[in-house]
Formats: sequence, C-alpha cells, structure tokens
Amino acid sequence: MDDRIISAHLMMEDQVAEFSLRPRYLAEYIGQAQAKENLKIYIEAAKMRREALDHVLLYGPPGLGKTTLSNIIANELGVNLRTTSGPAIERPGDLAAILTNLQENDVLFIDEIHRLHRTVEEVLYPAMEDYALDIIIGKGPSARSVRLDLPPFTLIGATTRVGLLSAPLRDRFGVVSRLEYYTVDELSYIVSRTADLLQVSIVGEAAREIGMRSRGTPRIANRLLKRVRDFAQVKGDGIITQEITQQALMSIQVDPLGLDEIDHKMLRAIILSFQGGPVGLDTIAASIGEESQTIEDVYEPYLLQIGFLQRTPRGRMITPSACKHLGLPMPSRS
Ligand SMILES: Nc1ncnc2c1ncn2[C@@H]1O[C@H](COP(=O)(O)OP(=O)(O)OP(=O)(O)O)[C@@H](O)[C@H]1O
Ligand SMILES: [Mg+2]
Repeated sequence: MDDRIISAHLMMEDQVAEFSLRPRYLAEYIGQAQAKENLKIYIEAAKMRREALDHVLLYGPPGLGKTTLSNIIANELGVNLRTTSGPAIERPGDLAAILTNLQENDVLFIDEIHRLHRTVEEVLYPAMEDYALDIIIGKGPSARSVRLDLPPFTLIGATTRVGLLSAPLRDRFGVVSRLEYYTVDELSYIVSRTADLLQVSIVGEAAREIGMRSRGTPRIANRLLKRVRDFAQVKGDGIITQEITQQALMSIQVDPLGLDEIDHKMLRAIILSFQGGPVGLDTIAASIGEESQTIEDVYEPYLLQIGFLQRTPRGRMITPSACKHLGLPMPSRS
C-alpha cells in the first residue's frame, strides 16, 4: 500500500514521462502558428546557407513553450544546444567560457535573459554582433583590449518580462517572437497527446474540459491532466471521463474558466474592498498577501486576456464579465 505514493519506481516513471512530454520537432509543436511558420523559414534558410540562425528572442507568459521551442530549434538545425540562464552567469568570465566552448552554428539558450548582470550583458554585445570577445589584458595604464574570434552561433533568449530587457540587448536579436496563449482546441489536443504519452485513456469531452480550464497554458494543461488522472485511478476505473474531470477539478478548486482561489480572492478584493478599482497593483498585492511581481507575471496576464481586468494608468479595474462570473454585482462608481 504505502509504496504507492513514495515508490522510487513511480517517481522515475514520472520523470521519464515529464521528459518525453516535450515535443522535439516543429511538426509536433502545437499552436503558435505565426511564430512557427516564420521560424520554419528562417531555419531552412540558415541550413541552406550553412550559417548560424540569426539570434532569437522568445517572450511571453510562463509555461507557453519557450524552453520547448528552443530545444526544437536546435533539433531542427541539427546542432548542439547549450543551456544556461541569466542569473546563473555570475561573472563576464563565466559567459566568455561558455562562448569559447561553442562549436560552429551551435545554439546557446539563455533562459530568464532579463536577469543577466549588466557587466555580463556587455560581453554579449560584440559576441552577438561580430562573433567576437573583447578581453582586457593587464591593469591600469598598460591594460589593453584584445579581440578573440568566436565561432558563429545562435543565441536564443527567453523571458517572461521583455520590458526589462535593455534596448541594446533587444536590438541585437534578429528574430523576436512573442508566444501567445493557446486556444481551447489547441490545449485539448495537447491534453490528448499527453494522455497518449502517459498511456491513459481520456474521452474527448474530458480533454476539452481540461483544455478550457488551463488558462491558455500547456504546462497547466499537463499538470491538470496528471491530477485528474489520479482521481480517475482512485475514484473511477482509470479512464478519464468528463464526470471524473469535473469532480477532480472541483476538488482541487479550479473553476470552469481555470481560475483558482487566488484569482477569486484578488477579483473579490478589487470588487468588494476597492469598489471595482482603479486600484494599484501593490495595494491589491498587500490586501491579499501575494507579491505584486507574482500577480503581474502569473495571475494578471490571463485575467487581462479573458477581459476580467483592465489596466489603466491609475490602476487595475474590474469588468462586468468578472462580476458576472463571480456572481457579484458590478460596483457603481460615484
Ligand atoms: N506547443 C506545445 N505543444 C505541446 N506541448 C507543449 C507546447 N508548448 C509547451 N508544451 C508543454 O508545456 C510544458 C511547458 O513548456 P516550457 O517549459 O517550454 O514553457 P516555458 O515557456 O519555457 O515556461 P517558463 O517561462 O516557465 O520557462 C512543457 O513540458 C511542454 O511539454
Ligand atoms: Mg522555460
């Protein structure tokens, strides 16, 4: 009995599943038609010319597939992928070491690129523009700068906060792609695909139900599917039906639009404590005990997307459709 939950075997299986959930080629990558179409052309052109693909900046909310797409780009190009992240590169020398170890046309993926240290960022400018490293030798008046050639490479930067990127860095990317929220159809398809990979049966309506509650985000879709699978196994016969799905999602407090407790708390606070707004982000954050950063990055984008919140220069405002969804009257503005 007890080995069911904590069995190492199961955990291993889960990890293997996680890993194999990532699509590996563009053809398996669902949605993002615009970004995908363009990338396909740029990749093909770069391959024909046997050149490095131009530097690519991918931005958009968490869980939409930036890391996945970077892996795919390297696979499609048939080159090595070196992965790191902004905060992981502490000194200019760390980045120099990574760059000098790249092979011709390799992809260097820097996740959370908005968190690069300024001094490290400056090393990137000549590297991106001229495939060169400027190294200072010596100290004081005798110091001189030496230029080292680098192999041509592709930098792929990913960020959830493109606004924090400095202009000189942003300008050095030849391809800038914004990832969009996925449609319910696309998410239903992703859920069915993941169910296949996890070898669990799911009916079409259930996949759709999960798709509708996934906030436009594949990572959430996959996570919800795994939780629903647990319910189907324990409370049903293992097959994921629509009924089990609805029950499971109610138990884990994910409403029919994919809003959770924190979304509800935040929307209710704006309606009940702040007369529907406008109210500043920090004030909302303080009133519900969350960090403003988390609200801005994680909760708010989807609420803006579905038209439950509006951003104004004076703060966030609630909309009639949000009030309707929560069953509360729209506050009247005096
Ligand atoms: N287009 C897609 N088709 C199928 N599955 C996808 C797609 N995009 C993402 N996924 C799945 O969603 C999960 C999250 O994707 P990924 O890690 O690439 O997101 P991300 O944008 O890098 O997120 P973060 O901003 O948190 O780094 C992956 O495990 C992947 O399996
Ligand atoms: Mg990522």
